[in-house]
Amino acid sequence: MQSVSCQSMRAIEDRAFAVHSTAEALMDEAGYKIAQKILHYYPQLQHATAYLGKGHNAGDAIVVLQHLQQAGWTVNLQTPLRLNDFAPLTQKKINALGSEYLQNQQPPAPKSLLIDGLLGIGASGPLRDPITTLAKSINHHRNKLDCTVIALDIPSGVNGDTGEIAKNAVLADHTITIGYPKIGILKSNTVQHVGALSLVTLPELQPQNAELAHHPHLICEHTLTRKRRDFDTHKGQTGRVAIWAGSMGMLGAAELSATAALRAGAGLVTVFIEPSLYPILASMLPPEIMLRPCTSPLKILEERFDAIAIGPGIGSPSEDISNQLIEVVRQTSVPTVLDADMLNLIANQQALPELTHHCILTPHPGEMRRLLPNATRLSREETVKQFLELVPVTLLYKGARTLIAQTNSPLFINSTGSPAMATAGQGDVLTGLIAGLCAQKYDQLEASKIAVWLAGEAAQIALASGSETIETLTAGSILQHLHFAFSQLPRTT
Ligand SMILES: NC(=O)C1=CN([C@@H]2O[C@H](COP(=O)(O)OP(=O)(O)OC[C@H]3O[C@@H](n4cnc5c(N)ncnc54)[C@H](OP(=O)(O)O)[C@@H]3O)[C@@H](O)[C@H]2O)[C@@H](O)CC1
Ligand SMILES: Nc1ncnc2c1ncn2[C@@H]1O[C@H](COP(=O)(O)OP(=O)(O)O)[C@@H](O)[C@H]1O
Repeated sequence: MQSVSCQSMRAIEDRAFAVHSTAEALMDEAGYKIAQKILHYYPQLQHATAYLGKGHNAGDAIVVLQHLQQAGWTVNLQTPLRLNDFAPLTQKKINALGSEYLQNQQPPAPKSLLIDGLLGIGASGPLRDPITTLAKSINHHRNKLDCTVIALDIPSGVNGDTGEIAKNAVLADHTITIGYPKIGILKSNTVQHVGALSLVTLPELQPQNAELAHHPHLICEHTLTRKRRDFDTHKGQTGRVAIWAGSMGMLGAAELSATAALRAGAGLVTVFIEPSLYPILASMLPPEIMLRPCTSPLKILEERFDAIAIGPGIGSPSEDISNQLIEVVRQTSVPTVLDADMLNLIANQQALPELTHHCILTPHPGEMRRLLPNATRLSREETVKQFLELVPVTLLYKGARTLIAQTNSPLFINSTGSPAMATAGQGDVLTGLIAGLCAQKYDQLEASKIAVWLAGEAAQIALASGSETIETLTAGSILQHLHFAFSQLPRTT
């Protein structure tokens, strides 16, 4: 979904008011949809405290509380403002909830949900009291009481246009933005304050092209679709994936990437492995995956594959194998995901300029520095731009907010994920997912967007369901929760 400036958001909102909508109708719709997101991601929290500023951002927070209350949660307010201090519509919403909540404010409960309803797109300048005190209180309770913070629209203190961060800005675990993502909260410097990102769409809000031009896009469930399968589909049509992965001590990477390709829906997945490692890997792999003992990566070129993945856990191959791997990339024209040590190999052999459109590169920042030493001096967004000026590939620049682009495409920024994913093997899973989707004829950009969104959503769902915590989540748990993530995506009509 394309991002907009706060000024454009206002213009879009004003046009909706001029035609058919009211601020109250939009607030009611936004509040309902935000509550559904909270119930989806944080069903176990059961207690919510909304921190209120004077504007409509606070009105949204009250509507959210009403829905959470209806779902059986206990709700609570924190604000020094009196009823008359609030915008008229926000007063109306407070009255609907019950103005006694203003008089009877309780400290938040441990491990509960804190809702930042302090400032939205009406914010200007550095934080002023009473907002500063309330923002400090949110951050304090997040730390001391292990609370989860949800920011509505924009974390208070983050500039919605520039991403500039004011002193005492709210540190949100998750920001639920309304209508369209605001440019400022997609900037990479804001990730610590924004956390995971969700969008609630309001169909009444219709931007004009000029309001959307040249801004990054948020990758979210509203813009992704998965393919419908004909009833008589057979496995030859759902795609064949070849994987060159794993080495002594790192065979798990082969297992994870191959399983991910299979679980992404690929019909046939074949792992090519050096013969000495065959017996060990054979005992690890799920039975559905084919394993081919093989001394030469060039063998991959002798069969028909719809997608290739090279790199997870390959370590430092011999010079001969390295040369052959580069040769496979040169000679094939099917989508080819290059990850991990394959990226280091490309950097060492200075093979980057030879890569073309069929290549999908998935560096994390360490790998990016080896490919593009200049990256250390650039922002993440500038790094992607400069990289794609050098090579016409599909690039996924991994991180807490993964960036995806091709030459001349907009910049796509992923919305899902969790710090729980800062653990080994997540990249291997991502590589397999991309290859599995490419094999099913998703185009490379689309496959990359879906894969990165699915992995992050699966992590969030694993945490929401209580079956994992930040500490226990593994790359394997992503695969176990993948079906929940897939089911969020609509099918193409
Ligand atoms: N767009 C949409 O379609 C929809 C929008 N909706 C929602 O409305 C929100 C926008 O609401 P809004 O216009 O009332 O502004 P909002 O940010 O709540 O408050 C601004 C007030 O705060 C104050 N203030 C400003 N800066 C400050 C600072 N640094 N430090 C301290 N105080 C500061 C300033 O008052 P002042 O102090 O100047 O008197 C100002 O009047 C939007 O983000 C979304 O949540 C949804 O309901 C439905 C659809
Ligand atoms: N804090 C985070 N928030 C969201 N996603 C994350 C976070 N940390 C890591 N990830 C995701 O996890 C994956 C890690 O990949 P990588 O570093 O290659 O792992 P590995 O090499 O161990 O397989 C990437 O897709 C990255 O975007």
